[in-house]
Amino acid sequence: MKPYKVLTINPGSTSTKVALFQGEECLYSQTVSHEAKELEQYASMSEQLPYRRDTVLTLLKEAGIRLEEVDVFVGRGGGLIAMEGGTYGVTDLMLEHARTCANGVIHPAALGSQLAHEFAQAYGAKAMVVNPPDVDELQDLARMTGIRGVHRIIHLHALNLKETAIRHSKNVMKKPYAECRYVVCHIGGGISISAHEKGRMIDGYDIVGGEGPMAPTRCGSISVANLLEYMKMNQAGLEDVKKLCTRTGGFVNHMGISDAIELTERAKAGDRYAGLLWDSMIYQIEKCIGAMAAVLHGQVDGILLGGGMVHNQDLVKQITDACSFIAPVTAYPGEFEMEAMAAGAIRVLEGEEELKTYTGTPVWDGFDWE
Ligand SMILES: Nc1ncnc2c1ncn2[C@@H]1O[C@H](COP(=O)(O)OP(=O)(O)O)[C@@H](O)[C@H]1O
Ligand SMILES: CCCC(=O)OP(=O)(O)O
Repeated sequence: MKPYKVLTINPGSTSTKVALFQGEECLYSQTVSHEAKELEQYASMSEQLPYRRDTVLTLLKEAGIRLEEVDVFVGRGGGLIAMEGGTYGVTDLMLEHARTCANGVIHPAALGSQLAHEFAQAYGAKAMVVNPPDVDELQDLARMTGIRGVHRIIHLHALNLKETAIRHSKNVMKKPYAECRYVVCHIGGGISISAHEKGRMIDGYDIVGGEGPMAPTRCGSISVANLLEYMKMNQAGLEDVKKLCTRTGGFVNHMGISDAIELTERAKAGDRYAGLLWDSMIYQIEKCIGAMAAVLHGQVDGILLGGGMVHNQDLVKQITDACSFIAPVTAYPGEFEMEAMAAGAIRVLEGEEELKTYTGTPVWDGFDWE
Protein backbone atom coordinates (compact mmCIF):
# COMPACT_ATOMS: atom_id res chain seq x y z
CA MET A 1 0.00 0.00 0.00
CA LYS A 2 1.18 3.54 -0.78
CA PRO A 3 2.62 5.17 2.37
CA TYR A 4 0.50 8.28 2.83
CA LYS A 5 2.12 11.68 3.31
CA VAL A 6 0.71 13.65 6.22
CA LEU A 7 1.61 17.19 7.22
CA THR A 8 0.82 17.94 10.88
CA ILE A 9 0.42 21.46 12.26
CA ASN A 10 0.34 22.21 15.98
CA PRO A 11 -0.23 25.80 17.12
CA GLY A 12 0.41 25.95 20.89
CA SER A 13 0.48 28.77 23.45
CA THR A 14 4.28 29.06 23.32
CA SER A 15 5.16 27.48 19.97
CA THR A 16 4.16 26.41 16.47
CA LYS A 17 5.20 22.88 15.55
CA VAL A 18 5.12 21.34 12.10
CA ALA A 19 6.07 17.84 10.97
CA LEU A 20 5.87 15.78 7.79
CA PHE A 21 5.28 12.03 7.91
CA GLN A 22 5.34 9.30 5.30
CA GLY A 23 3.43 6.50 6.94
CA GLU A 24 4.87 6.28 10.46
CA GLU A 25 8.23 7.71 9.42
CA CYS A 26 8.86 11.33 10.36
CA LEU A 27 10.62 12.98 7.39
CA TYR A 28 10.79 16.46 8.91
CA SER A 29 9.96 18.17 12.18
CA GLN A 30 10.48 21.71 13.37
CA THR A 31 9.37 23.92 16.28
CA VAL A 32 9.30 27.70 16.42
CA SER A 33 9.00 29.19 19.93
CA HIS A 34 6.95 32.34 20.46
CA GLU A 35 7.60 34.53 23.46
CA ALA A 36 4.53 35.91 25.26
CA LYS A 37 5.38 39.49 24.20
CA GLU A 38 5.43 38.51 20.52
CA LEU A 39 1.89 37.07 20.74
CA GLU A 40 0.57 39.90 22.91
CA GLN A 41 0.26 42.19 19.88
CA TYR A 42 -2.64 40.11 18.51
CA ALA A 43 -5.90 41.20 20.10
CA SER A 44 -7.86 38.17 18.86
CA MET A 45 -7.02 34.61 17.92
CA SER A 46 -8.05 35.09 14.28
CA GLU A 47 -5.47 37.91 14.01
CA GLN A 48 -2.79 35.31 14.80
CA LEU A 49 -3.81 33.13 11.83
CA PRO A 50 -1.68 34.88 9.13
CA TYR A 51 1.32 34.99 11.49
CA ARG A 52 1.08 31.26 12.28
CA ARG A 53 0.47 30.44 8.58
CA ASP A 54 3.55 32.43 7.53
CA THR A 55 5.60 30.75 10.28
CA VAL A 56 4.64 27.32 8.87
CA LEU A 57 5.17 28.37 5.24
CA THR A 58 8.62 29.82 5.94
CA LEU A 59 9.72 26.60 7.66
CA LEU A 60 8.40 24.42 4.84
CA LYS A 61 10.00 26.61 2.17
CA GLU A 62 13.37 26.52 3.95
CA ALA A 63 13.13 22.72 4.12
CA GLY A 64 12.15 22.46 0.44
CA ILE A 65 8.99 20.48 1.23
CA ARG A 66 6.64 19.95 -1.72
CA LEU A 67 3.12 20.43 -0.41
CA GLU A 68 1.60 19.08 -3.66
CA GLU A 69 2.64 15.59 -2.48
CA VAL A 70 0.74 15.78 0.82
CA ASP A 71 -2.37 13.55 1.11
CA VAL A 72 -3.76 15.02 4.28
CA PHE A 73 -3.12 18.11 6.41
CA VAL A 74 -3.84 17.55 10.10
CA GLY A 75 -4.33 20.37 12.58
CA ARG A 76 -4.42 20.08 16.35
CA GLY A 77 -8.01 21.36 16.64
CA GLY A 78 -9.67 23.41 19.35
CA GLY A 79 -12.43 25.92 20.10
CA LEU A 80 -14.95 23.08 19.68
CA ILE A 81 -17.93 21.88 21.66
CA ALA A 82 -17.17 18.87 23.94
CA MET A 83 -16.75 15.81 21.75
CA GLU A 84 -15.78 12.11 21.68
CA GLY A 85 -12.12 11.26 21.04
CA GLY A 86 -11.06 10.31 17.49
CA THR A 87 -10.13 11.65 14.05
CA TYR A 88 -12.51 14.18 12.52
CA GLY A 89 -12.85 15.64 9.03
CA VAL A 90 -12.65 19.43 8.93
CA THR A 91 -16.12 20.68 7.98
CA ASP A 92 -17.77 24.10 7.61
CA LEU A 93 -19.39 23.70 11.04
CA MET A 94 -16.04 22.86 12.65
CA LEU A 95 -14.41 25.86 10.97
CA GLU A 96 -17.21 28.17 12.11
CA HIS A 97 -16.86 26.92 15.70
CA ALA A 98 -13.07 27.15 15.58
CA ARG A 99 -13.17 30.70 14.16
CA THR A 100 -15.62 31.89 16.79
CA CYS A 101 -14.10 29.74 19.60
CA ALA A 102 -17.61 28.36 20.15
CA ASN A 103 -16.62 26.70 23.43
CA GLY A 104 -15.58 30.07 24.86
CA VAL A 105 -11.90 29.09 24.99
CA ILE A 106 -9.50 31.51 23.34
CA HIS A 107 -6.45 29.35 22.57
CA PRO A 108 -4.29 28.97 19.42
CA ALA A 109 -5.20 25.26 19.14
CA ALA A 110 -8.37 26.59 17.42
CA LEU A 111 -6.15 27.73 14.53
CA GLY A 112 -5.17 24.09 13.79
CA SER A 113 -8.30 23.14 11.85
CA GLN A 114 -8.25 26.49 10.01
CA LEU A 115 -4.61 26.08 8.93
CA ALA A 116 -5.18 22.45 7.87
CA HIS A 117 -8.22 23.56 5.85
CA GLU A 118 -6.35 26.42 4.12
CA PHE A 119 -3.48 24.14 3.08
CA ALA A 120 -5.82 21.34 2.02
CA GLN A 121 -7.83 23.75 -0.17
CA ALA A 122 -4.67 25.13 -1.76
CA TYR A 123 -3.16 21.72 -2.51
CA GLY A 124 -6.27 19.61 -3.22
CA ALA A 125 -5.82 17.37 -0.17
CA LYS A 126 -7.90 16.31 2.87
CA ALA A 127 -8.03 18.19 6.19
CA MET A 128 -8.52 16.52 9.58
CA VAL A 129 -8.11 17.07 13.32
CA VAL A 130 -7.28 14.38 15.91
CA ASN A 131 -8.23 14.29 19.62
CA PRO A 132 -8.58 18.06 20.15
CA PRO A 133 -8.35 19.56 23.67
CA ASP A 134 -12.17 19.45 23.69
CA VAL A 135 -12.36 15.64 24.08
CA ASP A 136 -14.64 14.84 27.03
CA GLU A 137 -14.59 11.36 28.64
CA LEU A 138 -15.35 12.43 32.23
CA GLN A 139 -17.02 10.05 34.65
CA ASP A 140 -20.27 11.43 36.15
CA LEU A 141 -18.65 11.87 39.59
CA ALA A 142 -16.26 14.38 38.01
CA ARG A 143 -19.02 16.50 36.47
CA MET A 144 -20.92 17.65 39.56
CA THR A 145 -20.17 21.00 41.24
CA GLY A 146 -21.63 22.59 44.37
CA ILE A 147 -23.78 24.90 42.27
CA ARG A 148 -26.97 23.48 40.75
CA GLY A 149 -26.85 23.54 36.95
CA VAL A 150 -23.11 24.28 36.83
CA HIS A 151 -21.18 21.25 35.55
CA ARG A 152 -17.44 20.73 35.36
CA ILE A 153 -16.01 20.57 31.86
CA ILE A 154 -12.38 20.03 30.97
CA HIS A 155 -10.00 21.12 28.24
CA LEU A 156 -6.55 19.60 28.24
CA HIS A 157 -3.81 18.07 26.07
CA ALA A 158 -5.97 15.06 25.15
CA LEU A 159 -3.83 14.30 22.09
CA ASN A 160 -0.55 13.87 23.94
CA LEU A 161 -2.02 12.41 27.13
CA LYS A 162 -3.72 9.58 25.27
CA GLU A 163 -0.81 8.89 22.93
CA THR A 164 1.64 8.76 25.87
CA ALA A 165 -0.64 6.33 27.71
CA ILE A 166 -1.08 4.15 24.60
CA ARG A 167 2.70 3.98 23.98
CA HIS A 168 3.55 3.29 27.64
CA SER A 169 0.98 0.48 27.72
CA LYS A 170 2.40 -1.14 24.59
CA ASN A 171 6.12 -0.68 25.29
CA VAL A 172 6.37 -0.90 29.10
CA MET A 173 3.23 -2.54 30.50
CA LYS A 174 2.87 -4.93 27.49
CA LYS A 175 -0.90 -4.62 27.91
CA PRO A 176 -3.59 -2.69 26.04
CA TYR A 177 -4.22 0.91 27.20
CA ALA A 178 -7.77 -0.22 28.05
CA GLU A 179 -6.35 -2.47 30.82
CA CYS A 180 -4.12 0.13 32.49
CA ARG A 181 -4.65 2.90 35.07
CA TYR A 182 -2.48 5.98 34.89
CA VAL A 183 -1.99 9.53 36.03
CA VAL A 184 -0.81 11.22 32.82
CA CYS A 185 0.64 14.75 32.76
CA HIS A 186 1.57 17.15 29.97
CA ILE A 187 3.88 19.82 31.36
CA GLY A 188 4.25 22.52 28.70
CA GLY A 189 2.98 26.07 28.11
CA GLY A 190 -0.20 24.78 29.78
CA ILE A 191 -0.16 21.88 32.25
CA SER A 192 -2.62 18.96 32.09
CA ILE A 193 -2.94 16.36 34.85
CA SER A 194 -5.41 13.55 34.16
CA ALA A 195 -6.65 10.17 35.44
CA HIS A 196 -6.99 7.34 32.88
CA GLU A 197 -8.94 4.14 33.48
CA LYS A 198 -10.01 1.49 30.95
CA GLY A 199 -8.78 3.62 28.04
CA ARG A 200 -10.78 6.67 29.11
CA MET A 201 -9.71 9.99 30.59
CA ILE A 202 -12.18 9.93 33.47
CA ASP A 203 -11.01 13.09 35.26
CA GLY A 204 -8.60 15.99 34.79
CA TYR A 205 -8.42 19.75 35.04
CA ASP A 206 -9.84 22.51 32.87
CA ILE A 207 -6.49 24.07 32.10
CA VAL A 208 -7.92 26.99 30.17
CA GLY A 209 -10.65 27.57 32.75
CA GLY A 210 -8.45 28.34 35.75
CA GLU A 211 -8.14 24.79 37.12
CA GLY A 212 -5.05 22.75 37.96
CA PRO A 213 -1.48 23.90 38.62
CA MET A 214 -0.19 27.30 37.52
CA ALA A 215 1.76 27.02 34.27
CA PRO A 216 4.06 29.23 32.17
CA THR A 217 1.03 30.98 30.60
CA ARG A 218 -1.78 30.14 33.10
CA CYS A 219 -2.76 31.23 36.60
CA GLY A 220 -4.16 27.79 37.55
CA SER A 221 -6.53 27.27 40.51
CA ILE A 222 -6.96 30.14 42.94
CA SER A 223 -9.76 30.57 45.46
CA VAL A 224 -12.92 32.43 44.48
CA ALA A 225 -12.25 34.85 47.36
CA ASN A 226 -8.72 35.58 46.06
CA LEU A 227 -10.05 36.14 42.57
CA LEU A 228 -12.88 38.47 43.65
CA GLU A 229 -10.41 40.50 45.71
CA TYR A 230 -7.95 40.64 42.78
CA MET A 231 -10.71 41.84 40.43
CA LYS A 232 -11.77 44.53 42.90
CA MET A 233 -8.25 45.76 43.60
CA ASN A 234 -7.19 45.80 39.93
CA GLN A 235 -10.53 46.76 38.39
CA ALA A 236 -10.19 43.61 36.32
CA GLY A 237 -13.10 42.44 34.17
CA LEU A 238 -14.18 39.05 32.81
CA GLU A 239 -11.91 39.30 29.76
CA ASP A 240 -8.87 40.05 31.96
CA VAL A 241 -9.64 36.99 34.09
CA LYS A 242 -10.10 34.77 31.03
CA LYS A 243 -6.70 35.92 29.75
CA LEU A 244 -5.09 35.07 33.10
CA CYS A 245 -6.48 31.55 32.69
CA THR A 246 -5.09 31.02 29.18
CA ARG A 247 -2.36 33.53 28.25
CA THR A 248 -1.22 36.00 30.86
CA GLY A 249 -1.11 34.01 34.11
CA GLY A 250 1.73 31.98 35.68
CA PHE A 251 5.31 32.84 34.69
CA VAL A 252 4.01 35.47 32.24
CA ASN A 253 2.21 37.30 35.05
CA HIS A 254 5.09 37.10 37.51
CA MET A 255 8.09 37.54 35.22
CA GLY A 256 6.80 38.58 31.77
CA ILE A 257 8.19 35.39 30.17
CA SER A 258 6.80 31.93 29.32
CA ASP A 259 10.17 30.29 28.75
CA ALA A 260 11.00 27.79 31.51
CA ILE A 261 14.64 27.66 30.39
CA GLU A 262 15.06 31.36 31.07
CA LEU A 263 13.15 31.16 34.36
CA THR A 264 15.34 28.34 35.67
CA GLU A 265 18.49 30.15 34.54
CA ARG A 266 17.37 33.20 36.51
CA ALA A 267 16.76 30.95 39.52
CA LYS A 268 20.20 29.34 39.17
CA ALA A 269 21.78 32.80 39.00
CA GLY A 270 20.35 33.51 42.45
CA ASP A 271 16.94 35.07 41.73
CA ARG A 272 14.97 33.75 44.74
CA TYR A 273 11.64 34.98 43.34
CA ALA A 274 12.20 32.95 40.14
CA GLY A 275 13.32 29.96 42.24
CA LEU A 276 10.22 29.98 44.44
CA LEU A 277 7.95 30.43 41.42
CA TRP A 278 9.51 27.35 39.74
CA ASP A 279 9.31 25.22 42.90
CA SER A 280 5.73 26.35 43.61
CA MET A 281 4.60 25.31 40.13
CA ILE A 282 6.14 21.87 40.66
CA TYR A 283 4.53 21.64 44.13
CA GLN A 284 1.13 22.38 42.58
CA ILE A 285 1.72 19.70 39.91
CA GLU A 286 2.50 17.17 42.67
CA LYS A 287 -0.72 18.04 44.55
CA CYS A 288 -2.77 17.54 41.38
CA ILE A 289 -1.06 14.17 40.70
CA GLY A 290 -2.04 13.12 44.24
CA ALA A 291 -5.66 14.10 43.58
CA MET A 292 -5.79 12.09 40.34
CA ALA A 293 -4.21 9.10 42.13
CA ALA A 294 -7.08 9.28 44.64
CA VAL A 295 -9.58 9.32 41.73
CA LEU A 296 -8.03 5.95 40.76
CA HIS A 297 -8.26 4.73 44.41
CA GLY A 298 -4.47 4.54 44.52
CA GLN A 299 -4.43 1.71 41.97
CA VAL A 300 -2.05 3.41 39.57
CA ASP A 301 0.19 1.53 37.11
CA GLY A 302 2.30 4.58 36.39
CA ILE A 303 2.68 8.34 36.51
CA LEU A 304 3.62 9.49 33.01
CA LEU A 305 5.19 12.90 32.41
CA GLY A 306 5.22 14.53 28.95
CA GLY A 307 5.60 18.10 27.62
CA GLY A 308 8.47 20.52 26.98
CA MET A 309 9.35 21.20 30.63
CA VAL A 310 9.98 17.48 31.22
CA HIS A 311 13.35 18.10 29.53
CA ASN A 312 14.26 19.75 32.84
CA GLN A 313 15.93 17.16 35.14
CA ASP A 314 15.16 19.10 38.32
CA LEU A 315 11.41 19.08 37.59
CA VAL A 316 11.43 15.32 36.93
CA LYS A 317 13.46 14.67 40.11
CA GLN A 318 11.20 16.78 42.32
CA ILE A 319 8.04 15.07 41.01
CA THR A 320 9.65 11.62 41.28
CA ASP A 321 10.74 12.29 44.88
CA ALA A 322 7.26 13.52 45.84
CA CYS A 323 5.05 11.07 43.95
CA SER A 324 6.84 7.76 43.40
CA PHE A 325 5.19 6.45 46.60
CA ILE A 326 2.06 6.28 44.41
CA ALA A 327 3.51 4.53 41.34
CA PRO A 328 6.64 4.52 39.15
CA VAL A 329 7.23 7.88 37.45
CA THR A 330 8.28 7.77 33.77
CA ALA A 331 9.46 10.86 31.87
CA TYR A 332 8.67 11.30 28.17
CA PRO A 333 10.27 14.72 27.48
CA GLY A 334 8.62 16.65 24.63
CA GLU A 335 5.48 15.20 23.19
CA PHE A 336 4.02 12.67 20.75
CA GLU A 337 1.44 15.10 19.43
CA MET A 338 2.75 15.22 15.88
CA GLU A 339 3.06 11.41 15.71
CA ALA A 340 -0.44 11.05 17.20
CA MET A 341 -1.96 13.37 14.59
CA ALA A 342 -0.25 11.52 11.73
CA ALA A 343 -1.20 8.11 13.14
CA GLY A 344 -4.85 9.18 13.60
CA ALA A 345 -5.09 10.33 9.97
CA ILE A 346 -3.34 7.20 8.64
CA ARG A 347 -5.67 4.86 10.59
CA VAL A 348 -8.55 6.55 8.77
CA LEU A 349 -6.86 6.57 5.34
CA GLU A 350 -6.06 2.86 5.69
CA GLY A 351 -9.63 2.05 6.75
CA GLU A 352 -8.74 0.92 10.28
CA GLU A 353 -10.88 3.63 11.84
CA GLU A 354 -13.85 5.65 10.68
CA LEU A 355 -13.52 9.36 10.05
CA LYS A 356 -15.84 11.08 12.51
CA THR A 357 -18.07 14.03 11.70
CA TYR A 358 -18.17 16.90 14.16
CA THR A 359 -21.78 17.50 15.21
CA GLY A 360 -21.34 20.62 17.36
CA THR A 361 -23.65 18.96 19.92
CA PRO A 362 -22.00 18.36 23.30
CA VAL A 363 -21.11 14.72 23.95
CA TRP A 364 -22.66 15.09 27.43
CA ASP A 365 -25.58 17.41 28.03
CA GLY A 366 -26.61 17.34 31.68
CA PHE A 367 -27.90 14.71 34.11
CA ASP A 368 -31.20 13.04 33.18
CA TRP A 369 -33.03 14.61 36.17
CA GLU A 370 -32.20 18.11 34.97
N1 LIG B 1 15.06 21.67 27.22
C1 LIG B 1 14.15 22.29 27.98
N2 LIG B 1 14.34 22.44 29.32
C2 LIG B 1 13.42 23.06 30.09
N3 LIG B 1 12.25 23.58 29.62
C3 LIG B 1 12.02 23.44 28.32
C4 LIG B 1 12.92 22.80 27.42
N4 LIG B 1 12.38 22.82 26.18
C5 LIG B 1 11.19 23.47 26.31
N5 LIG B 1 10.99 23.84 27.57
C6 LIG B 1 9.86 24.62 28.13
O1 LIG B 1 8.63 23.95 27.89
C7 LIG B 1 7.59 24.92 27.68
C8 LIG B 1 6.90 24.62 26.37
O2 LIG B 1 6.51 23.27 26.34
P1 LIG B 1 5.70 22.66 25.10
O3 LIG B 1 5.22 21.32 25.52
O4 LIG B 1 6.54 22.75 23.89
O5 LIG B 1 4.55 23.72 25.05
P2 LIG B 1 3.35 24.15 24.17
O6 LIG B 1 3.08 23.04 23.19
O7 LIG B 1 2.34 24.27 25.21
O8 LIG B 1 3.65 25.45 23.53
C9 LIG B 1 8.26 26.29 27.65
O9 LIG B 1 8.12 26.93 28.91
C10 LIG B 1 9.72 25.93 27.38
O10 LIG B 1 10.60 26.91 27.89
C1 LIG C 1 -6.41 24.14 25.04
C2 LIG C 1 -5.53 23.26 25.92
C3 LIG C 1 -4.25 22.84 25.26
C4 LIG C 1 -3.08 23.65 25.70
O1 LIG C 1 -3.07 24.25 26.74
O2 LIG C 1 -2.00 23.67 24.88
P1 LIG C 1 -0.63 24.48 25.06
O3 LIG C 1 0.12 23.94 26.22
O4 LIG C 1 0.07 24.25 23.77
O5 LIG C 1 -0.99 25.90 25.25
